[in-house]
Formats: sequence, C-alpha cells, structure tokens
Amino acid sequence: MRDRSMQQRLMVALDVDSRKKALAMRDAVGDSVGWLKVGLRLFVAEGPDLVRELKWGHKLFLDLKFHDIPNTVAQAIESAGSLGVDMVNVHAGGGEEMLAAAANAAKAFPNMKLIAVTVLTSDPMPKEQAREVALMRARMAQQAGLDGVVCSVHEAAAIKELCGNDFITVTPGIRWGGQDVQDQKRIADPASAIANGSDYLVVGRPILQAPDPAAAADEAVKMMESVAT
Ligand SMILES: O=c1ccn([C@@H]2O[C@H](COP(=O)(O)O)[C@@H](O)[C@H]2O)c(=O)[nH]1
Repeated sequence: MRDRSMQQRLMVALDVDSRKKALAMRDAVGDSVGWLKVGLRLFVAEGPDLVRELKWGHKLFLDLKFHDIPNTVAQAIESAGSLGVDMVNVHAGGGEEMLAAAANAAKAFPNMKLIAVTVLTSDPMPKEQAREVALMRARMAQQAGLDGVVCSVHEAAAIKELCGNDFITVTPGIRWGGQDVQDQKRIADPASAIANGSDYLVVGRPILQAPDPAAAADEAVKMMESVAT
C-alpha cells in the first residue's frame, strides 16, 4: 500500500454535530484528505442522508463500531452496504460468531471494506496487554473473513507481521508537534504511523480544531511522506 498517495491514506474524523458543519469541514479540507469518517456524533445527529451526500468526491468510512448479537450486526452491515460506504466497522469484542455474521453480510458488498476495532486507542490498559489483546482480536477478525482492523500505531507492525501486509490497519490516536493528547492513550505521529505499517491514519481534533484545517492535513501528509519509500 506504500505506493498510494499519502492524501489517500488520510481520514478526517468529521466529529461535528450538524450537516452544515460537516459540509463546511469537507470543503475546508478538500483534497488534502482522501477519506471522510462519519462517527457516532454526526450519524446520530444527521443520519444516513448526510452519509449519502458526503460520499461524493471522498471515500467514506462509517465508524459506528457495531457491537451486538450476530443477527443485529449482520443487518446493520447490510444497511451500511446499501448506503454505499467504502468502509464500515464492528467491535471485535462482539466475538467470533458476530464477526463471522458481519463478514457474511458484507459479502453482498464487495467494494466495501469491513474492519474490526481491536482495542480502543483511548483504552487505559497497559501497552503490552493492549498489544496482546489487539493481536488476538486481529487474528480472530481475519479468520472470520474481515478485511482489517482499527488499532493503535503501537500494534500496527505486529498485526501486519501476524496477518500479512494485505490485512488493513486503520490507526486513530494521531498527534504531532506537542498537540494535546486529550482522551487518547496510545498515540503516535503521522511519520511513525507510516513507518509502522499503518494503511490509513484517522485524524480528528488536530484537523477539526486547527485554524486552517487544510494546512493541518497538509502538515500530516508531509510527515507521512517523509518516511514513505
Ligand atoms: O480506537 C479508536 C477507534 C476510533 N477512534 C475514532 O477516531 C477519531 C479520533 O479523533 P481524534 O480527535 O483525532 O482523537 C474519533 O472519531 C474516534 O471516535 C479512536 O479515536 N480510537
């Protein structure tokens, strides 16, 4: 994946509370990022219509971390697939049967990537333990037929080693230049993310709260490029 342009590997988390703010942020970042991520806040506020509207011009990651009984999650995956999103996720804590049901439902949408959250980047568990759990869940997700995982940069290289380079790693918890860590626990900068095998970097507040969001995204891209082969 290292040959793709770094903008195409950068996802901005649209953690805002209205359609108006989401569209304004999309326009502000423009093609400095390849992906928009819609998470709980925006989806609960604006619903599927906005997801349909946002998916033109950027790739769309629907980050709702489904975690429920297998049948319910499979149905939610079908709904996400019908929305035409490019990526959707479940929480690996839902277990093997839930992951397999999700993967089975996703088969009807071959252009949509299905990934699983391993251990939240905000989880305070010790790093070694987080790594162990993340590796175990990544393997379980792969065996269930998923395309990849959400993990921190600290686990990305080990997951690639265990599951292979084609198994997607999406890494939030990105901070640089002394930025406020906020509620994140396992963080890394954009260059380290690329160096550790992250395929996609998720950046929220460092872009959303920047005086110039496109400049903040460009800064991240520059750091990503500094270690690209
Ligand atoms: O383990 C996880 C899974 C998802 N996220 C999401 O990524 C962004 C990060 O936002 P920042 O403002 O850059 O901290 C946010 O939407 C989370 O819901 C995560 O952080 N960690």
